Amino acid sequence: AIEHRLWPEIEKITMEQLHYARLGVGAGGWQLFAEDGDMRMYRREEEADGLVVDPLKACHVVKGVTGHEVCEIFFSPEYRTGWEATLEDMTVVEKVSKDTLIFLQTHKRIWPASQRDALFWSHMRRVSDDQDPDAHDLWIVCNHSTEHPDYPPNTGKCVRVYLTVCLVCQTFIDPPKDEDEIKRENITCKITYCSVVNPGGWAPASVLRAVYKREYPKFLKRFTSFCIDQCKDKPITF
Ligand SMILES: CCCCCc1ccc(-c2ccc(S(=O)(=O)CCO)cc2)cc1/C=C\c1ccccn1
Repeated sequence: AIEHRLWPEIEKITMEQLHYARLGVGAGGWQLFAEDGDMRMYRREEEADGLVVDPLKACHVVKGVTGHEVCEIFFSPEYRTGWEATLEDMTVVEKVSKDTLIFLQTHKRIWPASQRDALFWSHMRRVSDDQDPDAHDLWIVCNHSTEHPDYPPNTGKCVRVYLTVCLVCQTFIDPPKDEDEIKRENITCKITYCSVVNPGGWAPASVLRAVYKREYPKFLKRFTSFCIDQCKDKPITF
C-alpha cells in the first residue's frame, strides 16, 4: 500500500501513547480527582504558555464488553453522536485507511470561553501484549491533532484546540465452567483513557479546570454505558 503522508507520525504517536497509557499512576504527580464505582480519574496540573493543559488519565473496568467492541465504538463516526454530549458538529474530512480517519469536530460553546473545534487523525489498532503472551490482545484508539489545507485553524467562529487522546482497552475472560460458550457475563474490559487538550486560545484556568472536572467523569460514564447498551444483544466481537 502507498504510505500516507501521516503514517510515520501516526505510528510514532500511537505507540508512544500506548506506552504512556500503560504507565501506572503511582509516579508522576497524578492527583485523583474523581471516583465513581470502578472509575478512577486522575489529573496533573500543568500549564503551557499560561494556558491550562492538565493531562488526564482515567482507569475504568466495564463488564460485558470486549476491548475490541469498546474501541470500535469510540473510533467509528456513526456512533459518536450517541455518546459525545458536547459535540455540536462532526465531519470525516479524510478516510486515510479503514482504521484511520481525519475528523473535524465542533464542540458546544462553554461560557464564558469562546467555542472550540478540533481537527485530528484517529487511528485504531490491535496490539499483541509482548510482555504477557497469554494475556488477551490490547486495542488502542489514538486521536491526535493535525492540519489540513481545507480547514485552517481559527478562521471562523471557533478557536482550534490541540489534543492528544488515547483509549487503551484490554479484555479479560473468566472462563465459564465445563467448556460452555463464553457469554458477556464472563468478559471484563479494562479501559485506560488519557487526554491532553490545549485549549488553543485564552480560557480562564478556573473555567477550564471546572469544565474538565465536570465533563470528563460524565463523558467516560456516558461512553461506557453507551457501549454496554450497544453490545448487550449482539454476538461478542473479540
Ligand atoms: C473552554 C472549553 C474548552 C474545551 C472544549 C472541548 C475541546 C475538546 C473536547 C474533546 C473531548 C474529547 C475528545 S475525544 O476523546 O477525542 C472523543 C472524540 O470526541 C475530543 C475533544 C471537548 C471539549 C468540551 C467539553 C469536554 C471537555 C472534556 C471532556 C468532555 N467534554
